[in-house]
Parts: sequence; structure tokens; C-alpha cells
Amino acid sequence: MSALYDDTTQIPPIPEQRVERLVTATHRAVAAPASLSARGISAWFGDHQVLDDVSLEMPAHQVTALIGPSGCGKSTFLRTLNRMHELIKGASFAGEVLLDGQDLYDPQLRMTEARARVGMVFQKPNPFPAMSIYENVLSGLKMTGKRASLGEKDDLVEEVLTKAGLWSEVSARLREPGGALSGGQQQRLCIARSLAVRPDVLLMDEPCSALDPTSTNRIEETIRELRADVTIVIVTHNMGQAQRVSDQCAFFLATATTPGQIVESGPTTTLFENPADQRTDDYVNGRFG
Ligand SMILES: Nc1ncnc2c1ncn2[C@@H]1O[C@H](COP(=O)(O)OP(=O)(O)OP(=O)(O)O)[C@@H](O)[C@H]1O
Repeated sequence: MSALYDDTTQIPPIPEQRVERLVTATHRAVAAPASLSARGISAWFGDHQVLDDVSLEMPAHQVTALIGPSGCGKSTFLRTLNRMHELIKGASFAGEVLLDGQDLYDPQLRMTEARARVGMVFQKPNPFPAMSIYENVLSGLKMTGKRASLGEKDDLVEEVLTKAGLWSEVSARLREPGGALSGGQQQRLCIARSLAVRPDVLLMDEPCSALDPTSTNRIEETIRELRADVTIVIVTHNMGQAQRVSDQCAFFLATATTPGQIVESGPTTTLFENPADQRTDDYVNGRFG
């Protein structure tokens, strides 16, 4: 994953009308996950093509895991799903991404709106370290400059920290700095922060790679619970994790001469127990990559 996006201060503000919806919807118990459809995605860094004609359906209420050896384009594909790829100098893109049928790259749709609807959690937990836990959760909304009543804020903070599986651990210390939490707690705080802007889809780029096994288990539990509220696409190198958390998997592969493509995708149990392609079989059984 590129370090380019490790700083949430780079995430642009959310449009006014969206915030109105977010703030007034704090009572909403269940969000409305959307399906995501990637069609014919190709991506380049300068002249270097790293993805070639990749198509994948990511159904609502499901966790889709992107697996494959290092450098095959998983993170790049993930970044095309919320228009982060286009922020990289010299990067280009072809294809279509549809969110419940709506073209995410439609010039009418602002990039900020696209990123509000498709949130991202990064490899390295990146809360604002000096900001309180409470303020961290609300920071996505804060950037909009929109005001909400104290009661609405309190409700939202409790709701999303509960969904991220962190409420019981931090409810008595909401005014402490985010940086005082453990790595695993910080990652769950980042998940809560993402949920606070009510995304339809949550992208996760190796969210547990910097965490110990206990924290990893806790995040995996959170991912499984979150699928009721949000469609999830996760990049992982951990085959056990892909099996534990995902409903479907896509196996990416690139070679020295060919850009990344999907070799095979489908239900996770099929990819792991009865893959159609020998290369998938070899990869999921640790014979390469
Ligand atoms: N910012 C960038 N500028 C130039 N090339 C890049 C950039 N980011 C990624 N690449 C190249 O694009 C290709 C795909 O990289 P990407 O990070 O998407 O792969 P990945 O499958 O996610 O790898 P990993 O599992 O190691 O994170 C690689 O060849 C990589 O070197």
C-alpha cells in the first residue's frame, strides 16, 4: 500500500447535503449497504500497466477478499474503487465502477461524494494522535464545518464505537487522546471514524498487518459483524483471514510481462476447497507467492 494516503488530513471534506443526511441520520440503526461493480478496470502508473481489464461484482452485505502475491495490483484495484488512484501523479485508469448502478466516475458526481460513500481503512492505524477518542470519531464530520447537537454527536460516537467493537473498552475514557490506545484499538477507532460518515462500502487494505494476533481476532470479529451495515472489500495476505472473514474471494495474479488480472473469483469455500484454476490451488495452499 502506498504511504500517500496514510494521512487522513488529505481526505477532502464531505459535501453539505451529504452531511445533512449523516447528521440527521444518527438515529438510523442500520445503514444501507450498496453493491459495487467493477467493470473492465485497467490501471497505469505512467507507462507501467498494473491492471488489465479486471471485472468483479462485490455484492451488498458481503465481504469480498482480494488475495494474491505481492505486487499483483490488489491495492491499486482497491484504490480505483473510491477514486483514490487518480490522486497519484502520473496514474491513469480505464473502466467503470458502479455503486448500486451509479457510475462512481460520473463527472456529475463529486470526488468527495464518492469517497464519502466508499470509505477506506488503511494498513497502518492512523488516528489523530493528540485528538481525543471522541473527536477522532467525529473528525470526518468536523472537516465539513457542519454543526450537530451534543446529543446527536454523543449518540453517533456511541453507535459507531459499538459497531467497531470498541465502545466497552473506551466509553469511560472518551476524552483521552487517540494516540493512547493500543494498535488494535487504534485500528478499531479508525473503523469507527470511517463508519461515522455512513459509507455504503468500506475498503480495507490489509487492516490487520500491523497488529498482534489478539487484536487481529478482534478486528476480524468486527468485520464479520459489520457486513450487516456495510459492504466490505478487504485486501489480505493472510489466507486464514480470507477464509474466516470473507464470503467471496478474488485471486489476482501478475507476471513479469503481464499486468494484474483476476485468475478466479467466487465463493470463498470454492476458491479454497475446489478452485477451478491450478494457480489458485497453488497460491491458497502456499505453494507460491
Ligand atoms: N505510487 C506508485 N507509483 C508507481 N508504481 C506503483 C505505485 N503503487 C504501486 N505501484 C506498482 O503497481 C504494481 C501493483 O502494486 P500494488 O501495491 O497495487 O500491488 P499489491 O498486490 O497490493 O501488492 P502488496 O500485496 O505488496 O501490497 C506494483 O508493480 C507496484 O510497484
